[in-house]
Amino acid sequence: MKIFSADQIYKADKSTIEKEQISSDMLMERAATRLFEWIHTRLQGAQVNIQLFCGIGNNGGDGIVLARHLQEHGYNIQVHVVNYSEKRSKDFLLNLERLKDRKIWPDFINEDSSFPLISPEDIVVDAIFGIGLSRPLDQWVANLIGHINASRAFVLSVDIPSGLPMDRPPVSEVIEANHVLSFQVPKLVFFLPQTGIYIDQWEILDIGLDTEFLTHEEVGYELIGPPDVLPLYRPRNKFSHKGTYGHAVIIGGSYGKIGAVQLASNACLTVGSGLVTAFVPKCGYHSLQTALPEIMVLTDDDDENIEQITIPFVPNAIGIGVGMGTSEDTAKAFGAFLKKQENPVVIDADGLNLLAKHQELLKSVPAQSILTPHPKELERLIGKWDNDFDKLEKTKKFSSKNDCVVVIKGAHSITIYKDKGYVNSSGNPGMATAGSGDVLTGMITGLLSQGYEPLAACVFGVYLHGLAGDIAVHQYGYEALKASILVENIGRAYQELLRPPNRENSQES
Ligand SMILES: NC(=O)C1=CN([C@@H]2O[C@H](COP(=O)(O)OP(=O)(O)OC[C@H]3O[C@@H](n4cnc5c(N)ncnc54)[C@H](OP(=O)(O)O)[C@@H]3O)[C@@H](O)[C@H]2O)[C@@H](O)CC1
Ligand SMILES: Nc1ncnc2c1ncn2[C@@H]1O[C@H](COP(=O)(O)OP(=O)(O)O)[C@@H](O)[C@H]1O
Ligand SMILES: [K+]
Repeated sequence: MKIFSADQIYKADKSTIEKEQISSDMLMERAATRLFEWIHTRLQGAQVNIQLFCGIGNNGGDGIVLARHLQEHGYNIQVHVVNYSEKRSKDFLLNLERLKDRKIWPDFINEDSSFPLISPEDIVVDAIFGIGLSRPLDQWVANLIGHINASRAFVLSVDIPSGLPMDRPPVSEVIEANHVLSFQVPKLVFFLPQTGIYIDQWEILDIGLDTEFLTHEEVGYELIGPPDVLPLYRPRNKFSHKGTYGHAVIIGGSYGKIGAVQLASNACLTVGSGLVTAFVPKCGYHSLQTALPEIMVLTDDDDENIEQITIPFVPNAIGIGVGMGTSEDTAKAFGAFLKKQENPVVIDADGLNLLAKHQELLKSVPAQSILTPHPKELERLIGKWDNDFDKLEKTKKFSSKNDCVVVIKGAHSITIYKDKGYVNSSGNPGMATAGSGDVLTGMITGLLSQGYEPLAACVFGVYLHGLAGDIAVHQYGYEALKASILVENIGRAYQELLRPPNRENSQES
C-alpha cells in the first residue's frame, strides 16, 4: 500500500474534486460520515460523554461535521473549537454554521480560556490539527494537548494525532492517540520509532479519493502487507529437486558465538534453500553437526576465528557476518572474500561492523548486495543522523551510492533500495530477543538461493520473518519468544500467507 506525503494527499484531494465534480465540503462530509459510521458501529448509541476538540482548518471541519452526525443520532456531545488562528478554512466555517443551525453552540478555547474538565470515562475526538500542521504550536495549544493526554480518556484522533508533523519529528506536545482513523492512506510517521510512539492503533478509512491518481502517483515509501508480498512468492515446481532451490552458505561464528550460525543456517534451510553449508571456525564443527543434521559444515583452519574463507564450490547465495567477530585476521579474510564475489551477498552483524571500520571494502561489495543493520550498525556505517527522516534520506543516499539493498531493522523494518523504502507491517516486540536478526539473515540468504531477486528476497523475507513472530507469539507470549521459535514457525508463516481467502468471507458464498 502506498504511503503518500502531505502534498500528494492534497493533490489526490484536488484531483478527486475535479474528476467527480464535487465541492470540497462534500469530500469533508464523506470523510466525516466514515468517522461517524466507525464510531456508531462500536458505540451503538451508548450514552458516553464524547468531547470533540476541533481546530479551525479542515481537520477541525471534519470534527465539526462528525459532531453534527453524532448529535443527530442522540449522542451526548460537547464541542470545543480550539481557536488557534483567525485563518479559518472555508469548509470549517460552512460546517460551523450548519452546526449552529442545529442549535449546537461550541465553546471557543482561546489563549486565556480555562480548559474543560475531561473525565477518564469520556471519549475525546482529536480534530485539532491534521496533515496541515506546519510550525511549532503556541504554548497554550501545547498545554491543551498536555491536558488531553493527562486525562486518561480514550483518545480517537482524526487523520493523524494533533501536533505530529508529516515530515519531521515534533518539537512540542503531541496527542497520544489510542486510535487513529486515517483517511485513505497510512502516514509514514505511524511507522518510525520517534513518531510512532504517539499511536497505539491506526486504521484506514476509505473516503473514495481518485483511484487513478492513487494508482499512478510515484511514492517514496510503501507499506508492505500480504497483497504486496504474495506476488513475490515463487511457487515450488512438482518436478523440482534440491538443486532447483540452490546451495546456500552461511559464513560466520567465533568462539562462544556459534549459535548465531546455527540459527541462520537453520532458518536458511527452513525457508526453503535446497542445500545449506555453514562455514565456521573449527570450534563450531561438533555443535553444528549435532544440532543440525541436514546442514553440511566446512571449517576454517583456525579453532576460534575465521581467518581464511575457502569454499570449494560456487554457492547460489552467501550470508556472511553473524557471530563472526571483528579481529584483524577476520577482517583480512572478509576483505579477500568480498573481492572474489561476483553475485550479491547478504552481509549482517560483524560483517557490517567490519565494513564500517574498513570503509574501503565497500567498493568490493558486489552490486545489489543486501546489508541488514540494526540502528547501531547502521550508524556505524552511514554516520549519525539528526532524526528518523534524516536517517531514511541518508540510507537512501548510501544505497544509491553503493548499489546495495539496506534493511533497517526495528519494530517496522524498512528495506531501502535507492530512492524507495518498503515499510514492513508484520512482527511484534517479542522479536526483540537475541538471535532474531540472525534468523532474518538466514531467511534472506535462503530466499536468494531459491532465485528471489535481492530486493524481493528482503521485502518477502522481512515480512515472513515478522509473520513467523506473530504466529509464535500466540503460543509463547512476548517474553518467552526466542529466535529458535521463529525458525520453527517459518513453515506456518508460509501457510498463513498462502492460505486461500476464507470462503465464508468471499463474495460467492
Ligand atoms: N486532503 C484530503 O484528502 C482530505 C482532508 N481532510 C482533512 O483535512 C485535513 C487537513 O486540513 P488543513 O489543510 O486545513 O490543515 P489542518 O491540519 O486542519 O491545520 C489547519 C491550519 O492550521 C495552520 N497551522 C499549521 N500549523 C499551525 C500551528 N502550529 N499553529 C497554528 N496554526 C497552524 C495551517 O494554516 P497556515 O496558517 O499555515 O496557512 C493549517 O492549514 C486533513 O488532515 C483531514 O483531516 C478531509 O476533510 C477531507 C479529505
Ligand atoms: N519491537 C519489535 N517489533 C518487531 N520486530 C522487532 C522488534 N524488535 C526487534 N525486531 C526484529 O528482530 C530482529 C532483531 O535483529 P538484531 O537486532 O540484529 O538481533 P540479533 O543481533 O540479536 O540477531 C530484526 O529483524 C528486527 O526487525
Ligand atoms: K487530528
